[in-house]
Amino acid sequence: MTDERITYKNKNAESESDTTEERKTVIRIRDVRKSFGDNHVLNGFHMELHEGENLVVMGRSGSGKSVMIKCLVGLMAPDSGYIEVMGKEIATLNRQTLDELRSDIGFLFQGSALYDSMTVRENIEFPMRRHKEKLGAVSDTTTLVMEALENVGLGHTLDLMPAELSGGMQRRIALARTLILKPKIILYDEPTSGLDPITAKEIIELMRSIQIKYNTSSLIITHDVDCARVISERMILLVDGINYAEGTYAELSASTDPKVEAFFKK
Ligand SMILES: Nc1ncnc2c1ncn2[C@@H]1O[C@H](COP(=O)(O)OP(=O)(O)OP(=O)(O)O)[C@@H](O)[C@H]1O
Repeated sequence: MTDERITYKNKNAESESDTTEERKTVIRIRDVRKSFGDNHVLNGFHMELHEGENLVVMGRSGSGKSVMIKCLVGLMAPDSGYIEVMGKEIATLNRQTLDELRSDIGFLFQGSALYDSMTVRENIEFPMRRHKEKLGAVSDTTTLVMEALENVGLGHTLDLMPAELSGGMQRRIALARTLILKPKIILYDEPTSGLDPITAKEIIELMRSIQIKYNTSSLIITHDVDCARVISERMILLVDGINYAEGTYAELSASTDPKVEAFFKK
């Protein structure tokens, strides 16, 4: 089978060396394959995320984006291929090491997933309990919680319940909860889904300012072309289980390849 991947800029998509990139590679996925019976979801997917980078992965519904993320964080084992996060090969890690590694990865999933019965403060404190080793003994969590809340512009919501907040505010709180562990990598799964265009734009701006402030590396899974345009430094289009096309928004949106064009048609 011929390899029909389209790569702009870095022609050597499968380069083994970091020297071709100025920035350190924090996630490396090589030739990952995953099938469910006859459903071949990932067919040799490659991806690299570099330190401080905003990488957007776009794919149609059911193209395997969630499967890829699950393999990346060790929630699902690929059939074959290699996955490394911050220098550690996921397949070789025991539960404890995997847990430690996950504390350096922030997740912002679809729908925010705040605990309805907990206040904003309790929601944000929640991951601190789980990752005590990382944060050390914290006698007063208020300063840390307030710092995280102020970073998302919601310092006044400390004692409110999620039901008292708008969808956009809930998404911000979820981001504050992610930031409290000072993650090195943030995985965003559809960060703007279900939000009106103005709120979506605010969330995108917030993601950008957080990326600059914390120098996090961000992997953003989205269908939202506007989100990709504003936030991505580089994009990967996941088609037929492979990284079908790779490049900047400007490069990909100017492509005349029919499968690439399909992503940018309004
Ligand atoms: N645990 C599983 N068992 C069987 N099939 C699965 C499993 N998880 C995912 N799949 C299948 O893998 C394919 C890709 O699913 P995935 O959830 O990764 O898509 P997606 O790109 O994230 O879609 P969406 O954008 O709609 O969230 C689908 O056909 C799905 O049915």
